[in-house]
Amino acid sequence: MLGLNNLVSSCTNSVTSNFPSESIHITDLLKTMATSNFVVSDDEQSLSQSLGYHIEKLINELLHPAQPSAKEFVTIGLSGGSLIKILSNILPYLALPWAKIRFFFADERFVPFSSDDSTYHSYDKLFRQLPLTEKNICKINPDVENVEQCAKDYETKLKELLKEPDQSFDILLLGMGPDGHTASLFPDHSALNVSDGLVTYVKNSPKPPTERVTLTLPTINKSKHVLICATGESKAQIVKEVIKDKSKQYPIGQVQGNNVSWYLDKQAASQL
Ligand SMILES: O=C1O[C@H](COP(=O)(O)O)[C@@H](O)[C@H](O)[C@H]1O
Repeated sequence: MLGLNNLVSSCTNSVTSNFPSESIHITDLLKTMATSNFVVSDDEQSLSQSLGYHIEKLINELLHPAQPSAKEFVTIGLSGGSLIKILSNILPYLALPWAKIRFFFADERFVPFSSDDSTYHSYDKLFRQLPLTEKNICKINPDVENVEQCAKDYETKLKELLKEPDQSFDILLLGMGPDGHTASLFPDHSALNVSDGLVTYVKNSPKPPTERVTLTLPTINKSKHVLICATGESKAQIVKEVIKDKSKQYPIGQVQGNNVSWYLDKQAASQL
């Protein structure tokens, strides 16, 4: 019989390790795998490597001159939280065409860049290790009067810089909170229902800081490639509900597209 590790690898072309085979309902998993890739890693280091190599592969493919739709630059939306450490483990070691990469933020907290709550601030150490200039990074303006203006201003920047006709991101890197939120789209929050525009604002986020800007769900869902990273036991229940039970109850369960990949550590995958 084909082992589940082989099954997962052969169906998804993904690197997998120690997938918790006993508890997986294979039919459900296969249905989900028709549209998604899964990587389960033993530890943070190997997760970082798998994610980094996937990012490298996508960037090289998107920029390859032989591609009919070869691009001038690749747009990447970054999330905050635990993803920052995972990317910091790998990005400085990759020989990427940095000048051709434009980083954006999937969400950002409406706080000064000097604040420890600022996602841009939290990326600062990583950015300094990469050969980037101001041109490579599109960030919010936290000095405007209020969060509504901040969201409008960020949307204007995205409209200028996202060159695809549908103003989509090439690669979007998402995290997931233990409550199933992604970017700053929280369960049962009105921002989740915003269907027009690239960006919206959040005023009463259940997770501090309360004021944030975030990509809307339609913007997330039109990204060419979405890579979702979830680590730790606290994410296991919702990972199971979303991947195995196909729950759409949580914002992360509403992320869809042809190229959605999940990067999990074995704790986050423990209930699959
Ligand atoms: O508040 C946020 O939380 C999510 C998840 O963070 P994590 O630390 O649980 O991975 C993150 O993806 C988002 O960008 C951030 O603003």
